[in-house]
Amino acid sequence: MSKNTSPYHEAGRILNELLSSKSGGRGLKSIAFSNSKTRGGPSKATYATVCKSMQHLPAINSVLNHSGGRLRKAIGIDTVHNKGLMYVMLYELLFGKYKSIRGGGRLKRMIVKHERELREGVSEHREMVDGLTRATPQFPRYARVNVMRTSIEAMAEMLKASFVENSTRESNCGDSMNLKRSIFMDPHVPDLLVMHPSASSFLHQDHDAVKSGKIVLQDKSSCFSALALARGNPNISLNCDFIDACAAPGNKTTHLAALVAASLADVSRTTKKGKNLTQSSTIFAFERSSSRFKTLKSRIDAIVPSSSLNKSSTKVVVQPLLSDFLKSDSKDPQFANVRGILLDPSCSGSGIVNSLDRWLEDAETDGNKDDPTTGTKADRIKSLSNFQLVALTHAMSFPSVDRIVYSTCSVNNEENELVVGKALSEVNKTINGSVGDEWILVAPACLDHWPRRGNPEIGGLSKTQAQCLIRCDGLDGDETNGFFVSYFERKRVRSESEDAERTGTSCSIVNDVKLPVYQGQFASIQETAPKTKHRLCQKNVNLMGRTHIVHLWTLQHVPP
Ligand SMILES: C[S@@+](CC[C@H](N)C(=O)[O-])C[C@H]1O[C@@H](n2cnc3c(N)ncnc32)[C@H](O)[C@@H]1O
Repeated sequence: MSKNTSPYHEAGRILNELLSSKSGGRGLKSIAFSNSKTRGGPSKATYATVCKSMQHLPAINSVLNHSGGRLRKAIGIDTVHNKGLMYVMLYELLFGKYKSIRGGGRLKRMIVKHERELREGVSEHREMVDGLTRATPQFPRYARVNVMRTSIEAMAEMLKASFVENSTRESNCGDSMNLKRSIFMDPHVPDLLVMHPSASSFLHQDHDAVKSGKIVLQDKSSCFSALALARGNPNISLNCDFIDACAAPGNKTTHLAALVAASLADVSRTTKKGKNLTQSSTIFAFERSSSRFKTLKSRIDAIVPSSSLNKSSTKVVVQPLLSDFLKSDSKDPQFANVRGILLDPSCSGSGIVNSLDRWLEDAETDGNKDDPTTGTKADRIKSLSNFQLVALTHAMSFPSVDRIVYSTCSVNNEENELVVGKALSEVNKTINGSVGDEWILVAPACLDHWPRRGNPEIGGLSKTQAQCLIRCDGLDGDETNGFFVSYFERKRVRSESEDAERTGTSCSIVNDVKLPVYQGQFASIQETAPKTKHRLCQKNVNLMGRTHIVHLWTLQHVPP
């Protein structure tokens, strides 16, 4: 059988490209769909084979490299023309479902000659191999419903039908099928659906609901940024403008738009008849890279209804700006009504740990791939940290702004607590005389019950300040990527809102749809079960004039 007729040929081609420098940092999807012989891209089976082979590469290499790389040399993996195909075959033989290689060909013959030693290698190093293959946790498939375009009910119905359509025969029975087809509401982020990780096989960037902007595929942790800005302090008005300083591809911008639109609509509904108050907000979305700006614009067009279509008395407009935020003029009159800034700058992306295909997708979209720094990892982090500090202090210089969220998908202290601590001390030093203008860290009310907090004593932060910071750790049971969120307010805002009666729903998710609330049901499939337990109480409450079923959550840390 020639190599082109191998059933793994296409998977091998994709893997070759991923492994080579030719990929230029492109994600799995864009490689898979480019040059594919089949219209519409590779088959689901091929796509899954590539993902699984990539996931098992560390384990395969550890078996090959043992004993000074004797097996590596024996099968000739570094000298064959089609290394990707050989890796796929090794995956199929050692870890695949049938533990055998279909088809024939020279590469197969080179491998099976050493089959016995390869299998011995796997069993001798079972523990290490298991550790390596499990190192990448699989998180639930999160899907944020864009309630500006559709409803949770409509999306839940559509997804239920998709589950039935896409289930394989083997998963078609018993409890495991029920769990795989379940749709939950997230306990922290409104409008966020939680599904089994296998839902990613059909619910990906090419799904119609995603392309049309009805669903945004966004990791739970990355929803915390806009949530903290819009609901960090339930007593401050959202009837103002915002800046998203580093916006592309626009997940957080559009999330902020949805949250502001919902709050303004609620206020409009409760405004007494006759007042006819128009609530409006503009979100200025900065992006300095022209290629990423194009993505940002098309995502905004798909997700945010244009104001001409928006017939209600509330109006949220997202205005994309192809511009460097660091060069923006904080006193520009167009920003006079900006009260909040969302700053989610380029970062090392060291927190991104989820399943391989999403890791690669996220590297394309969320993580920083455009920072100009080169050199050692330490140099790169330092340079990013300097840039992040400049961006945060610039955000703090806008006179009309009184709340800021700074977030990263990094787990490095240098990009997180250190930046926060330095920004506070640098900026507050310069604010003398104007009482109440100082910046302080505030624990976002909407994440009151999120247990993982910041690291104290870094950048001069006290324990109390570190308690205001939110951290997520996917390697320690949070079922999200590693993430960091800080929420700042001007001191005066805090004292004003402390006087006001607390009206918000800081730890509640409005669940009119009656979907069950996620309590870690998918975590049993993980090695790293969540370390938090959710305790639920359900209440009927009157919120902004409407009666809702509100789920109030308490999260408890489970001791190891
Ligand atoms: C981490 S990504 C933002 C992800 C985005 N918040 C989201 O959730 O979809 C950082 C983005 O900031 C952009 N960026 C970096 N420095 C910038 C600057 N000085 N001004 C504007 N955009 C910048 C990068 O090009 C990149 O697109």
